[in-house]
Amino acid sequence: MILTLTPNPSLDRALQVDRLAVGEVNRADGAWVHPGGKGINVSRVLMAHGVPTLAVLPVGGADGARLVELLGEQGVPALPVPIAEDTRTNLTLVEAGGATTKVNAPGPRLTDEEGDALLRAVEQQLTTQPAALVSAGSLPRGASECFFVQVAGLAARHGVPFALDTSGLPLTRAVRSGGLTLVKPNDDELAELVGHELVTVGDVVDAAREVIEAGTRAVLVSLGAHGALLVTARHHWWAGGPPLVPLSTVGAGDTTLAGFIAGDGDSAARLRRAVAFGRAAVLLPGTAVPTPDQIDVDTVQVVENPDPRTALKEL
Ligand SMILES: Nc1ncnc2c1ncn2[C@@H]1O[C@H](COP(=O)(O)OP(=O)(O)O)[C@@H](O)[C@H]1O
Ligand SMILES: O=P(O)(O)OC[C@H]1O[C@](O)(COP(=O)(O)O)[C@@H](O)[C@@H]1O
Repeated sequence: MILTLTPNPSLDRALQVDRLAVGEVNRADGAWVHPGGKGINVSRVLMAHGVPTLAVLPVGGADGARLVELLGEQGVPALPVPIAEDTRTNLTLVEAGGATTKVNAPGPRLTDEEGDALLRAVEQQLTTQPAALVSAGSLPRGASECFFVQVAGLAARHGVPFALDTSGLPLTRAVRSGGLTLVKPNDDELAELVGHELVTVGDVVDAAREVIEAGTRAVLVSLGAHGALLVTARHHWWAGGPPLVPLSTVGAGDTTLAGFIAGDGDSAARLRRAVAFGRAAVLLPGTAVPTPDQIDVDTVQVVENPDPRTALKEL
């Protein structure tokens, strides 16, 4: 079983508009609502691929109840931890040409007691020895910037591999503290972490190795249309495929991470599967989850130790 923890889940609402006119009334042609938040998306993808999972999440108010209901409808096992304030709604506006505008709400304010209850729920599940713990997304207001450091400590105490996908200060804190099995930033998040622009493969590898030296086993760097790089202490691999026309890139990173941890294989095979999952995700609307028949691993090419001088945009 793969345990996921989403500290700041959301109801993801998507609206399709012909062309977004900022500052004017826009009328949508279509509307969708999906259960959202990065760890939850990982659980949704794992479930769709027959991998047992449990999603731990704080839940408050009517939107929180709706989120749990949607997870139930999709057959995703969830462990809701009650909180006083309302679960957030995140909004995605998709234009006919494919341009996507996202507005993510800050989320509810968690009290110290609620933050502790969330950690206790995770620790209780860790005692059942899940194959891995994945924690992902932003932190709700009130949560300590060291929240993921605490989560990593719990995973280490129970000997459970821990994968983290977050950004900003919570990512910096967790990386500096170490004890992470996998970190999944995109190239912008990794650039922010190391404090400089990343232009070439070598830039990404060097930045990922800074993370590894601080106490992380491997770094999976997603590069949007340019595929992804997997970096370990001694090796790096790139995987990508032919250009495609995305319908919605929301949730592509989460689906990529789910693909990486969804099964066995060596590093190259797991990276290849991760990129195939990400590519399948962008061909679907909103944060719809790809099914096994939509994953095309054969079109994804893997290159071991690609030339560090290659520009990312040439991949
Ligand atoms: N425009 C695109 N064309 C092809 N694949 C894409 C595109 N955008 C994303 N992907 C796929 O989805 C993965 C994750 O996308 P990315 O934007 O890097 O993640 P995040 O959502 O975390 O920012 C990429 O590694 C790639 O496989
Ligand atoms: O916690 P954050 O950083 O606000 O992100 C939450 C949002 O990210 C998503 O998980 C999508 O993630 P990505 O597009 O970054 O892969 C949405 O479901 C959700 O609205």
